[in-house]
Amino acid sequence: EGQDAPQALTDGFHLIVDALKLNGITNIYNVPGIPITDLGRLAQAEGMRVISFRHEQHAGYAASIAGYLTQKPGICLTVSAPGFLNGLTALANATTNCFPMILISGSSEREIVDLQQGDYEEMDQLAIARPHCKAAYRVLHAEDIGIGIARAIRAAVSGRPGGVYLDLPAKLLAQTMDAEEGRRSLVKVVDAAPRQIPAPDAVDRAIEVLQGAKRPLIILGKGAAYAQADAAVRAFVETSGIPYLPMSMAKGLLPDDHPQSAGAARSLALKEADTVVLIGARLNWLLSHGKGKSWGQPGSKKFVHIDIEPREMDSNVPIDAPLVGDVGSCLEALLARMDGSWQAPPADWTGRLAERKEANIAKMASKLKKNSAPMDFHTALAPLRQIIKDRPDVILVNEGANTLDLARGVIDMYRPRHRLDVGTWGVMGVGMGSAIAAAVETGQPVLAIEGDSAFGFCGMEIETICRYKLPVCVVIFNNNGIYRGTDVNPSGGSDVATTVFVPDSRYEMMMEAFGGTGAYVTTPDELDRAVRQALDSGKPTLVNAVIDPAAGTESGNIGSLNPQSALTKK
Ligand SMILES: Cc1ncc(Cn2c(C)c(CCOP(=O)(O)OP(=O)(O)O)sc2=O)c(N)n1
Ligand SMILES: [Mg+2]
Repeated sequence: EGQDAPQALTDGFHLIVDALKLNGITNIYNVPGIPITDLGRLAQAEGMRVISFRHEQHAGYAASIAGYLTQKPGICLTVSAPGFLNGLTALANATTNCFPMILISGSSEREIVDLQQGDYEEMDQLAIARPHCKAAYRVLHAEDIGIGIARAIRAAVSGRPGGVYLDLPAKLLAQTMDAEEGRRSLVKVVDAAPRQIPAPDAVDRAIEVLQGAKRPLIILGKGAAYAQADAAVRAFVETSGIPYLPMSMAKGLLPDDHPQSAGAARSLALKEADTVVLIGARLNWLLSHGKGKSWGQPGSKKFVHIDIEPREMDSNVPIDAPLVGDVGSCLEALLARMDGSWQAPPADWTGRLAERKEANIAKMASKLKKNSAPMDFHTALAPLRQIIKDRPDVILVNEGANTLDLARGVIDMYRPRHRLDVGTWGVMGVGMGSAIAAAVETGQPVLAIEGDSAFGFCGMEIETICRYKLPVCVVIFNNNGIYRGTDVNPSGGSDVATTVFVPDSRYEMMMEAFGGTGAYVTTPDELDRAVRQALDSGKPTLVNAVIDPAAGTESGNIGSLNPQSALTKK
């Protein structure tokens, strides 16, 4: 009695978990190991959902998609050096795609790394991360954990979202401090992603350009989907009457069968529009940099560009009306000036687009109806197109070359943020991480349509899908190879060609090995039944869909990006 009560302590482990939870972050995507295994255990013990993967790259892809879907930074937690490097690819991909995520990696002690004395998994991770992400921080003292996490959150989601690296040397985790002081050191971030309101004169300039348009076109980018300003996007499209093109992950912002969608008349729309409104869409390689034959006569177009990043303006072509701010604020400002007298675009423009769209849809319909055996891409996509139409809440994940390019055009989307694919960088292997994050963050069923090569980059994560019993149905378009399955070794030697796989691989047995359902299908009807059963069951399922090995084209729609040797005739 009379003894001082033992001082209540906290430590780095607890402060990190408390700081994440204080900021409403509930999920962590990780691969355990020194020095962060106990951090993951503690997070789970404290009620966070901690999803453990088989490879950090896929934990990172999951974290980035969690960020894209929730507007809160997805958290990827890895060990030092090799684990950090595996996660770095996903961090760089998140930054390129403007997905908010934080890569938190354990690291070696500074004093040993800086003297290069050969620590376990020694690496100067902060220096290596910095060029590949939006911001990078290191925390050395327990009392700085609150600020460190707060800075990482704000850097990830404010302005143009992106990847942030947070470096936690092993000794930090076990550092103790007074519990009450520790609690006070935590920071709850206020208004992490403040609205950025466009300047009135910029709005006036944009309205003036729009009023002068005879053949206007709106292009919706995944930035418009990320913004979750869905009502404002719909209102702007429908009030203006302007036809629109959704970029791949912006599909579903308005239903793809919307009368103003010009998706099926993309080439005509891009070529002949005289005024283009970019909304959360960058004029990068996916839009041929706004130049070249697909854009008609150089200088023949005016551009209104809505983007939260001022430096994006004039990145490729001069922008006549830059509108800098968040998508919701910019569209609301434009709508406030578009009173009831707003003139819809001339009927000959919208009429020509509608005509071309109908013709292209009819052409595609005939390809979908064919009953080829073995299936080709179109005959396999036909039942999947119908399934998404019947079940618009299913989240579609898609990657491959032909498997990606053809599914993008064939499968209409009806809900925002329901199509997740390779995005800006065209990275293969994002599929399983994306599917896991979509299922974990939304609870919705997920249909992942994977090229067989793309699946090969991330296939081991189907054990993760089984372990957490996630409602994911993976359909592999198995054409026995990268692009096709028919290439031969030009030397005539015994090795197979560089782009083919074991023919007729039985991928579905992999899913059965982990307790999931496997199906091997060779016709559209079998494919339809297997996928509907999978979605009804909510059970992890892999459907191995046999596709004609000769059906694909090299690099799908982007074969022209391949350099051609003038010396070797292909
Ligand atoms: C990480 C990574 N490695 C390699 C590539 C190159 N690549 C690769 C390897 C693709 C796979 C295409 O084969 P698939 O089986 O997934 O699809 P299809 O056979 O249906 O075309 S598509 C593509 O651009 C890539 N984009 N990303
Ligand atoms: Mg393939």
